Amino acid sequence: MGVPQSVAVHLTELFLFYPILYQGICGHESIFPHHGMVHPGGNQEVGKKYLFYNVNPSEGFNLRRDVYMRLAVFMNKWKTEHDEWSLVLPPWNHLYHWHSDVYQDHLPWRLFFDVESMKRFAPVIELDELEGEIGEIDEIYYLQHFKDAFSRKDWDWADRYSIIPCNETEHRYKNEGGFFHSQMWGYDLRAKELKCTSFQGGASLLGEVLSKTPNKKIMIDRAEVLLHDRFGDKSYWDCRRSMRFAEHLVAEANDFRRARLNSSDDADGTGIPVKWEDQKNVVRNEKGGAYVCAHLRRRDFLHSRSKEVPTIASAAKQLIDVFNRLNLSTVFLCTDGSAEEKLELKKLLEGFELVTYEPSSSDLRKFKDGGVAIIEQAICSNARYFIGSHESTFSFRIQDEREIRGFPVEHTFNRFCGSNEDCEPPSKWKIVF
Ligand SMILES: C[C@@H]1O[C@H](OP(=O)(O)OP(=O)(O)OC[C@H]2O[C@@H](n3cnc4c(=O)[nH]c(N)nc43)[C@H](O)[C@@H]2O)[C@@H](O)[C@H](O)[C@@H]1O
Repeated sequence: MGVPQSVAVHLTELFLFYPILYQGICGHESIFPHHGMVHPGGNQEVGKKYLFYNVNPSEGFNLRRDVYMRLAVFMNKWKTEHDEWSLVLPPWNHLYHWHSDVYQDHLPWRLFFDVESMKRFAPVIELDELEGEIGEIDEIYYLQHFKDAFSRKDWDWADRYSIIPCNETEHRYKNEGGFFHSQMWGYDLRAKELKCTSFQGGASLLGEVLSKTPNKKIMIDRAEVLLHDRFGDKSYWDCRRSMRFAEHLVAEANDFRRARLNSSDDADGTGIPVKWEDQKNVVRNEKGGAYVCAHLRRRDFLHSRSKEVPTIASAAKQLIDVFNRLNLSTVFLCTDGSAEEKLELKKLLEGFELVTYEPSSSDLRKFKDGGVAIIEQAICSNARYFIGSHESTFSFRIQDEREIRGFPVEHTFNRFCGSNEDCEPPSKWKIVF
C-alpha cells in the first residue's frame, strides 16, 4: 500500500515508539487484509472471540473514555460466564479537537493509560496485540436511536433493540465486492455483514446480541448510543479507578507540579495505592497543593453552551472570589481557549499567579494532544480546589480523579457560571467502594 504522506513524515517516530504499528502500516496492506483469515502466526487463541467498537468520529477524548467504561463494565460481568470474549480497544485517530499538527493516528491506549491496570478490571486487548492479519469483522451492529425516541411523550423506555433496514445515507459503509467497507482508525475496515440496529438501553443489552451470534468478531459502531447500565455504582467506580494514566504522563505531571507549583503527593496528602485494587476507601480531608485548578472550556462550547460559558472578565472575577475565600493566590489553568484568551485572563488576574502547562514541540510529539490533556488533568487532580466547565466531560474526568483522592466534595464539584451568576452547581457524583 502507498504510505500516506503524514505517516511517512513521522515514520522515524513510529519506528522508535511503536514497532508493531510500524509493521502494521508498512508491512501489510491493512490490519484487515483482503483475504485475511486468521494469520497462522497471529496472536489469536483458538476459541477466542472479539468485541470491537467504535464511536461517532466527532466525539472528544473524554466522552470516548466514558463510552469505554460503559462497555468495560459490561465486559467485567460478561467475562464471568463468557471468558472467551475480549474487548478490543479502538486505536486513537486524530480527533476533531486535537489541533496540533503532530502525527496522531493509530495511537494505542497504552500511550495514555495503564492498559495492564485496565486489564485487571475487564478483558481488554489493544488492536495491535491482535497482530496484523485478523481478517474481516463478521458482523457490524451500527447503532442508532429508535426513531421518535426523543419526541414522543408516551415513549416506552424499556431496554430493547431491533435490526432495521439500512439507510445508506445514515452510515459510512460502502458495499463493495461482497464486503462492507469503511475507513476506520486509519485502516480499511471490512465486514461481512452490516446490521443497522435501533438500540435503547444499557450496555448489558449487548449480552443478548452476543449470546445469539455464532460469530467470533463482532463490532458495535456508534457505541455512544449504549448507556451506562448503572451510573456511579461500585462497578462504575472500580472501572474508573482501573483507568490509571500512563506512567510517563504521571511522571511529567509530577515534575511540573514540583517545579512550578511546589506540589507533590507526599507534601499534599494526595497519594493513592500503586494498584487500584488495593484502595479500599477514601479519607476526605482538606488536601492538595496550594493552588486552584480551573478548567475553562471555550471553542465549540462558546456556541453550543453560550449561556453557560463565562466571558473572560467574568471568569477572572469568579476566580478572584475563590482566591479570597480560600486564601490562595495561584491558579493552574487548563483550557482549549486561544493564547489571546489566556493572556486576557492573566492580565485581569494581576497580583495573582496564573500557571499553564505549555509543552515544547518535542513534548508534544512525545505526549500528543491527548497526553497533554491528561497531564493537565493530573495536575488538576492534585489542586486544593477545582472549578470546571458546565457539562464538559473533560471537567467530569478531573472530578472523578479528585473523588478517587478523597477531596472534600465542596473543593471538587464547582463550575464557572455563564450569564447567570447564580447558576446551578454541578451534580455531585461521589465515589463508591
Ligand atoms: C459539545 C461536545 O463537547 C464534548 O467535549 P467535552 O465534554 O468538553 O470533553 P471532551 O470529550 O474531552 O472533548 C473536548 C476536547 O477538547 C480539548 N480540550 C478541552 N479542554 C481542554 C483543556 O483544558 N486542555 C486541553 N489540553 N485540551 C482541552 C481536548 O482535546 C478534549 O478532549 C465533545 O466530546 C463533543 O464532541 C462535543 O464537542
